[in-house]
Amino acid sequence: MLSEFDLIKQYFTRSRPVRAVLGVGDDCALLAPTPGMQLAVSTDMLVEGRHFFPGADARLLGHKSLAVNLSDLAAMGAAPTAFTLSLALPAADRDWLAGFSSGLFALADAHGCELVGGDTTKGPLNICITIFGEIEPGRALRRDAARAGDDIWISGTLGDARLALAAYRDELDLEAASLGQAAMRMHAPTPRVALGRALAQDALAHAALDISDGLVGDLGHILTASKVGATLDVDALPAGPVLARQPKELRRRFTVAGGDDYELCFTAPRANREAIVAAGAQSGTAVTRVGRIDEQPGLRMVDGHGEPLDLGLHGWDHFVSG
Ligand SMILES: Nc1ncnc2c1ncn2[C@@H]1O[C@H](COP(=O)(O)OP(=O)(O)O)[C@@H](O)[C@H]1O
Ligand SMILES: Cc1ncc(C[n+]2csc(CCOP(=O)(O)OP(=O)(O)O)c2C)c(N)n1
Ligand SMILES: [Mg+2]
Repeated sequence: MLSEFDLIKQYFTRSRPVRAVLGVGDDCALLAPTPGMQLAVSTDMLVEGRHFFPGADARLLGHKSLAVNLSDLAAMGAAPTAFTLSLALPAADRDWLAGFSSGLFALADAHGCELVGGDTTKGPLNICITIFGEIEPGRALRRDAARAGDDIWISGTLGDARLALAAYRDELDLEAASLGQAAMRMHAPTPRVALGRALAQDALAHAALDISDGLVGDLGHILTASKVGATLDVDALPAGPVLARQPKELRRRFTVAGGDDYELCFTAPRANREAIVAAGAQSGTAVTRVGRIDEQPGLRMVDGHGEPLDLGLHGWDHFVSG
């Protein structure tokens, strides 16, 4: 029988913290921020049945729980430093804990981000991570900083995670190989940390966020916060490789209003186009220009010929559409 404290010791305590002054095991962790840097803090919770299906692979869940939090740091341009993990578990299952912790630590190590504490309790499966990062003062990519005339950019591709969800929900048919490929976008998103850092450090972008609820909803947050509008070229949106093989109507719907994409949407002055393409190449992340910020409020969607499109789509909302 695995006790609460054995579980923490065996699966979530590693030798000595490297970045933290004091890590797992005391009432608080102690962190020593780099002098002159600002602290970036974000938290996201994953709930069984809402963010993942019951029986989801533990290793992938470990990866995704941290990935969605790293994605928020990426969206701000911050460098990850540490995180806490709060877990409600229905049982102390060794196989599940080994899988979950290995997925979690593989991604944590890839980003030099250290687990410094948390909380563990019995209950319906629920995973909450709070992440800490650092950013140069004045360099954070805030939602309220878009300016009329900016280009709108998207990292990577959109829509494959939503396509997988649709297949799981029997909203459409996907052959097994395609579902397998699309599902990896849903289960194992790649946080765009290096791109976010480059955009912030070199002051290439004005505003940014990560797309978790679908582009239309998330871009809307930038427009509201920045008091601007936008024109979005729907047919320029980069569809995921599986979605790209689907009919146009579905491609449009799932790139505009997908969900679980964890790509960056950012706005930047025209003058930075070349530097942004170079930053994308440097960080191994595709970047695509998909529209522009306007003075006129509201989001206008157009097709590849500039003709208006009324798709009637909206973002994910836990209490309205979700
Ligand atoms: N219960 C809460 N109390 C305080 N702030 C919250 C709460 N829930 C969400 N927020 C804040 O509201 C904003 C929007 O949240 P959310 O849509 O979850 O952002 P994100 O997509 O970046 O995770 C964020 O600044 C977040 O910190
Ligand atoms: C079982 C299951 N149902 C639905 C989804 C799709 N889904 C769940 S939450 C969500 C939006 C993102 O979650 P949220 O809690 O809003 O993340 P945040 O914006 O706070 O980062 C999406 C697309 C999923 N991944 N798994
Ligand atoms: Mg959130």
